[in-house]
Amino acid sequence: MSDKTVRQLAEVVKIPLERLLEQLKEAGLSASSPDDVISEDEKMQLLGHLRKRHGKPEDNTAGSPRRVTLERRKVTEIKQATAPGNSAKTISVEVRKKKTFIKRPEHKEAEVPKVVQQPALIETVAAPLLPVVEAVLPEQVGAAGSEPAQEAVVAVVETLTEPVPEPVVELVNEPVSIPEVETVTTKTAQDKPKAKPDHAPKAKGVDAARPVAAVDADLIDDNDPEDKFATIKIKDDKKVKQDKPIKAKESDEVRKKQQEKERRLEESIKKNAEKVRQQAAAKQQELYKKKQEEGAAAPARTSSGKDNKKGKKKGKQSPRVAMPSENRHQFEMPVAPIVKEVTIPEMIIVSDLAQKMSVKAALVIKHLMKLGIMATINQSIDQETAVILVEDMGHKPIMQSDDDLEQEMLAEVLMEDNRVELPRAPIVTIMGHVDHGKTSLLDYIRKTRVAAGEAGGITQHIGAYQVKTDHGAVTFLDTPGHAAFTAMRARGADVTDVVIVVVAADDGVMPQTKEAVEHARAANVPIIVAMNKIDKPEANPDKVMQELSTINVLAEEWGGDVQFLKISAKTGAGIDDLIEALIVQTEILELKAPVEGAASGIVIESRLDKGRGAVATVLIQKGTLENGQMVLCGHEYGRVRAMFNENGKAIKEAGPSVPVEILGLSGTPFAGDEFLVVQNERVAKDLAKHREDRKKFSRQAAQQASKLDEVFSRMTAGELASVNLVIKTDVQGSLEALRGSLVALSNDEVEVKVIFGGVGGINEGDVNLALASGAILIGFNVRADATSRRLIEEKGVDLHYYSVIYDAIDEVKKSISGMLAPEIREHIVGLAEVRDVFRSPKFGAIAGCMVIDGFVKRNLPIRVLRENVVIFEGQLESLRRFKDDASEVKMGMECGIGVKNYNDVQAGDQIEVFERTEVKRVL
Ligand SMILES: Nc1nc2c(ncn2[C@@H]2O[C@H](COP(=O)(O)OP(=O)(O)OP(=O)(O)O)[C@@H](O)[C@H]2O)c(=O)[nH]1
Repeated sequence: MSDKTVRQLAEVVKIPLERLLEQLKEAGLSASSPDDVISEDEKMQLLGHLRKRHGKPEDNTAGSPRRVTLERRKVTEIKQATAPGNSAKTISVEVRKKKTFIKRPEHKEAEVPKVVQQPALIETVAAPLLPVVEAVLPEQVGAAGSEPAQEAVVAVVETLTEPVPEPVVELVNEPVSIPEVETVTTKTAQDKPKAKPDHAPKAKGVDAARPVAAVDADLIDDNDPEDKFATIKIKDDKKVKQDKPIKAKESDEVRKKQQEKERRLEESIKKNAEKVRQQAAAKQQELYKKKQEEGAAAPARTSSGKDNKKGKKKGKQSPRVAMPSENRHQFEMPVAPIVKEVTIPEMIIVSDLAQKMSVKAALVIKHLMKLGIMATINQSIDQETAVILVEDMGHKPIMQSDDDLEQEMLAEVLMEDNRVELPRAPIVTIMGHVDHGKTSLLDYIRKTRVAAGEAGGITQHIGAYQVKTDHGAVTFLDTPGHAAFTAMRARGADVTDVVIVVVAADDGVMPQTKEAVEHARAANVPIIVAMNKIDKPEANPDKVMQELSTINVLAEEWGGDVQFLKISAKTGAGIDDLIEALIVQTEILELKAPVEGAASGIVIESRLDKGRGAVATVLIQKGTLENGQMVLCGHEYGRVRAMFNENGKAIKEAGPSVPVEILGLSGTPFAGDEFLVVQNERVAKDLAKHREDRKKFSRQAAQQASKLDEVFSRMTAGELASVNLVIKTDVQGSLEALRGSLVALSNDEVEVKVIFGGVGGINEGDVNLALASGAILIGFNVRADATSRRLIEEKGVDLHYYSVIYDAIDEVKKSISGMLAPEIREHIVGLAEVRDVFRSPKFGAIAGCMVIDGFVKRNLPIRVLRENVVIFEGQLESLRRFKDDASEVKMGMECGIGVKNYNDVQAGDQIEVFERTEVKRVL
């Protein structure tokens, strides 16, 4: 190799001239300018220095033999059909081969003098090492002294080769020359042309111009760190086959031996596979025999599913056991109809129903037509129809209510609730007549308790707030009036623990005061009466107590169980006592809730905020809600993006009885909707959709639910035992009259209940109450206001207006009469005497009769009497006059009677024909 200048060398090794100069300087060489010539000795010195710097001995001429290990793993699959009807078995056969080639140093290549080889390596293969290593790992190389460079290189190579899935063939190369050369060659496969021909054998096992990703370098010899660079795994056995040059280097003898070994191995694989196959076939045969023996008593089934009537013919046929050896999957036609259990939700689409029964939709449509229902494939049918249809088609229907379905879905996200319960704050609603001071009371409490505690907070009306007292916290629902209360109840959300009924002491009990009491009672919630405006001189608390006693709200001091407190929302007098009374009431109620675990509760209100999207105020009832959790609110869901308390302060978590405003829902849920934290987003999504769909159906159903004319059908379905009424009248007198007359219509079977009776127009509260209790609204000389009219229309509440009391009574009476189970009366229409009995193989027993009374009608029920004792009740199968079918045979005529499902008719028996009629009952 000729000497080169520094510049030339820098070009060859492809590193910046400055860097090479620096390295030369570090190596203590004299060359300091680009044009200085570097001798071979100097190059060696530089290499020695670099090796030293990378933590390797300068001399690396170990003459260890070169070892090439080929490992091959072959996985083959044998498909084996098992007994008829069973699915095929797959047997995996894995064969592992390992070959090691040892290349002794006596080979020419190994004998190449070190002195000659090394400079060549610097120029050809080692050269690319430097820029690559230094470029890829500047820090490691930069801090050369501290970190062993080879580790870094291994790291690089490992990173580069990560995508390789699984080692198939491993080639271990321990070259005589500098090991890292080969590692680098692996990385810089593109540089291959630069490799000198005399290094080709070494390089081939390694670079073979294959993409870096297909090569995996790994440490295999833990004892020698240098080998980290020399260890390369090659992933593709095919490619290894191409790498024949390596083998070409092997002695012919070794190669032959290897080939022989390979051949033997291949043979043994084949043999093994064959053996496994034979074993499987034998096992299968055995199984089949066993089955045949078992089924010997029962009629054997043929492949066509028919009974083995053609047994003789079959005798000639080869046994079926021969078939499985062909690895064919057998299809067996069912010999009996398959009865499926078909779950039917409240509404089901025709195509879904067909799918559940594994039949074509056209068949379902056909059956529906037979039932007189014209439906399309995408049309949904109700549960009742579906049940009839499923039975008709020979399957077993299982009715599933939407609640069941929802519970099933919820079960996935809900766990058994056996959490420890701790006392919680009571939830209070304030109700009362207009202008009696509800808002003033709420505001006063809020101002004095909340604002004082949270100085600087911006008070927000989020629908509820919590106040701290010396005896614990109290949560107030900040939606005064019974409208919100009943709206929530209408959704089945009884959140309130205590109701404060505000009565202005200067005004006394007013219609809405009574309403408030009725609502609280309907919800079974304890009442505390706050006699407000006590600061006014005309205040008369005694009058309030007295008036309330008339509607059964008795003060404790009067022997009742209701706490009465005198307060002034203006001056604040008595408000502390009121809160204390609340605490006392709470203690009686022993309110508890689990604090730990997933939160659940009720939506108080929701709105769509321009900037923040859907905002919902939820009241936590159980557990603790945390930011970032996935929640399901009615038919909406989402991850809680942020939470705020009533002061607009962002909070991270909220426990039981705490109202909190949450952001992040997909839409605005309804007040009264239940909310819960779900871990599973998919279930949340599915449930939200299911509820949305259900809402559509229930809207239609609700329109039916409380209709006066629906009452009867609901009664017969066993759903109803009472008729609930909400009555509003123009004057108190007519209210009492109506209430009295309507309640008096109750009887043993039906109870008429007046849920609420009041004076004045029908308002939203009345509609909500009617909705919540499934009541019928009656307006006597009063009308519904605009808001309630909208609600009535939307919810389909049954509203009736009357102006004559008797009309109202009559209509309710009629409806209740309809609810009374009709009376069934029987009437004997004819009697025939059996004179003789003929038996025919086609028709069974035919009784030759003489009609001795009335007439015999073909489709009427009959009884067979023997000596005036009923021995059979059923229907006629046939009625004939001579040879013709007859629909009716009159007295004095002879006829032939066939009794359905009864063949034991004897001469002398009588056949009684009767008729059943339903007689409506009236009150
Ligand atoms: N003197 C006196 N006036 C009061 C008191 N409480 C409320 N008021 C006054 O009564 C009026 C009605 O009070 P609100 O708090 O608006 O009554 P409300 O029951 O919320 O009325 P609606 O919201 O219309 O149902 C207001 O003018 C209050 O200032 C009180 O304790 N003393």
